[in-house]
Amino acid sequence: MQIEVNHLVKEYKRKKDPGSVGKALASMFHPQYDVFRAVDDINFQIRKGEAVGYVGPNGSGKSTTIKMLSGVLTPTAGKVLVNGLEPSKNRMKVNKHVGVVFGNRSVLWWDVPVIESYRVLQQLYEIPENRFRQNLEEFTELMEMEELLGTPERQLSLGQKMKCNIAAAFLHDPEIVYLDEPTIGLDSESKYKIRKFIRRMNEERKTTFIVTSHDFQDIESLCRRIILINHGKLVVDDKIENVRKNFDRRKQVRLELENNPWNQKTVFEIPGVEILHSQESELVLEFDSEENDSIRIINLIAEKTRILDVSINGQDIESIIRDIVKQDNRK
Ligand SMILES: Nc1ncnc2c1ncn2[C@@H]1O[C@H](COP(=O)(O)OP(=O)(O)OP(=O)(O)O)[C@@H](O)[C@H]1O
Repeated sequence: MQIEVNHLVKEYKRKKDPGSVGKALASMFHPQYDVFRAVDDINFQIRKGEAVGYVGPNGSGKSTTIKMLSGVLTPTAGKVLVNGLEPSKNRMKVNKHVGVVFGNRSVLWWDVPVIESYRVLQQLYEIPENRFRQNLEEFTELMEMEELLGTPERQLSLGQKMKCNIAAAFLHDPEIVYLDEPTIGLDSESKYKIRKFIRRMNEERKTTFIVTSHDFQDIESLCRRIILINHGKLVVDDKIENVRKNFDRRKQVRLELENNPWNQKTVFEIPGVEILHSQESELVLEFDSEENDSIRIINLIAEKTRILDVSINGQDIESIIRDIVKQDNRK
């Protein structure tokens, strides 16, 4: 196994809210702390060449986990092994084979041409000249960034900056790359190019990826497996297709009607069937496929008006994940 995470725990010490002004003054001299468990007994293993989506709501513990995988943070308990080594104790050794891309942070120097930043990385990672040139040539062609190399970062658009940062993360032939929101704020053309590049690195070079993103198109187009965490605990670890198969319960029926008796209405006659959208001739309903069935719903509508068109859709992965989190929060 390339990455092994066993009973991983990370606790942060946080200053307690003093509650009143008087207590705030006292707490300046004698601050009170409590312990917050951001990652709570997580286990998973990742094989070389896998691409895994590490997802969860804000504050669920994703970045904390990635920081422990890259050795920035030391676990409170449990163990992380990357290529058989503990990252917090062997940071340099482990990170020689790791690349990191943060959607909201750059590794490039603000004021110097991109190629100069790349040269610094070449020295830092001791990349042989030949290999450096081969990689640079391949990446510039794949992401169409020839004219960007001579430009300082401050003159690049968000999409161009991201392309240059992604190329930077791959120059030293990393075996593992952590991608944190790799397409945040980008236009669809840049997103497409970046996703294509990442897929190619995964397929051809067998680079292992852990992708944290709130954009489920990133996750779906890059990853085959998903790990979902909520409140620091692992909730799902499975192939995306299995998650879809096992949890896709909510269905949507979209109808075009000759006239719509539910126009402007918010309640449908069958309990558990929600009106998502209702206007003039268009009606969109949502229901749980284990509690209701579409034939019963369509028959009821056909008794009241003529149906001109109908389509039935399952959930997308984003809304499936949202439902799993909601269900987990109720526990
Ligand atoms: N240095 C710290 N000290 C105290 N608490 C922290 C610290 N860093 C993170 N936390 C808390 O730990 C929890 C998990 O944070 P983390 O950044 O890992 O979440 P995340 O899943 O990456 O969130 P997001 O999707 O918003 O980036 C949050 O409640 C956060 O407030």
